Amino acid sequence: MTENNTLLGDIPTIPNVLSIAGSDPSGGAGIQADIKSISANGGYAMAALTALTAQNTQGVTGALNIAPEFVRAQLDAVAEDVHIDAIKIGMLSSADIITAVRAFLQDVKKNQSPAPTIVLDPVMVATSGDRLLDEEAEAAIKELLAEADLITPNIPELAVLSDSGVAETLDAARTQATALAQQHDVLVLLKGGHLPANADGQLTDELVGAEGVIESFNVPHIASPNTHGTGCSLSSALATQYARTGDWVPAVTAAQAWLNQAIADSGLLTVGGGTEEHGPQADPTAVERTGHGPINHFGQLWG
Ligand SMILES: Nc1ncnc2c1ncn2[C@@H]1O[C@H](COP(=O)(O)OP(=O)(O)O)[C@@H](O)[C@H]1O
Ligand SMILES: Cc1ncc(COP(=O)(O)O)c(N)n1
Repeated sequence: MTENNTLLGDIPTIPNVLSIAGSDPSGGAGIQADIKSISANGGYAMAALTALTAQNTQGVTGALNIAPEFVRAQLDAVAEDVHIDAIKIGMLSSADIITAVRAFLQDVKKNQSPAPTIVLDPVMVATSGDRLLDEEAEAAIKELLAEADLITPNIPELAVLSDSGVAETLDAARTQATALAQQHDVLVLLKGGHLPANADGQLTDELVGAEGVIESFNVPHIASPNTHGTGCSLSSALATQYARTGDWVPAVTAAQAWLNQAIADSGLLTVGGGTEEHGPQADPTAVERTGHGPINHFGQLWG
């Protein structure tokens, strides 16, 4: 390691970060996004698959669950050989997979010291609107919340987890998040991406504990359709940044700043909406990209 790497600063140890999530073959969400996000934020990325999806920037056309015993086999193979500093959990498509992951988390917390930090993104619906887990799994995921250190629900997920209506204001979302934090003894990063921007054009995410708001984070709202995988990418960045700093407030600040720039840089990518001629001679504006395109995880590296 060089003394002061220009991209990542002075890192004494590269944290080992494991994503437990589904695959998005188009590379914008799921484990593909997680691996890019962990790498861009300065971690060594590992990934255990829970499901394969068939999806692209337009939507999800299929899903195939991995057998729960094989999810566990992947996790054991990693944990028996590697000290895991942080775990990010994404798509858990069936109740049986959730049960397998829960048992693994309980074991790894006992067997590794210090225990890995666990960030749970309770993924339920893709940005395209397609559901990513069945109803039985929706109930099971509530039982997993207590295993996490931090959960990162968006506004609709917050409503499902709280068994109440979708919050229309930040105040209402904050009340739901505080109740969840109390009930499950977990920190909540309430993501405000589904609420309208405030008068200054900013979105607000809030770190909430059992006593209420710990810190508010304002980020500039970017008028871009390229938000496929923002939730996956943010939770992976958070797990990695926490493993680097050991403190949630700087971890959220760093993860948010990186994500905001990655959305801002997304226009440099030409992914989705058509398979037109592509290459140095092609016109990148030739196609109207109608779906939700990916963010540019490495925009800050590529300059
Ligand atoms: N258009 C946008 N401009 C800037 N930040 C955004 C935008 N959309 C989402 N974000 C940020 O991306 C993260 C995930 O957003 P959100 O849409 O709430 O969750 P999810 O992707 O799980 O649906 C949040 O931190 C949110 O502030
Ligand atoms: C395999 C998989 N996992 C998660 C998401 C959610 O993506 P988002 O980050 O846009 O909410 C997705 N579309 N596909």
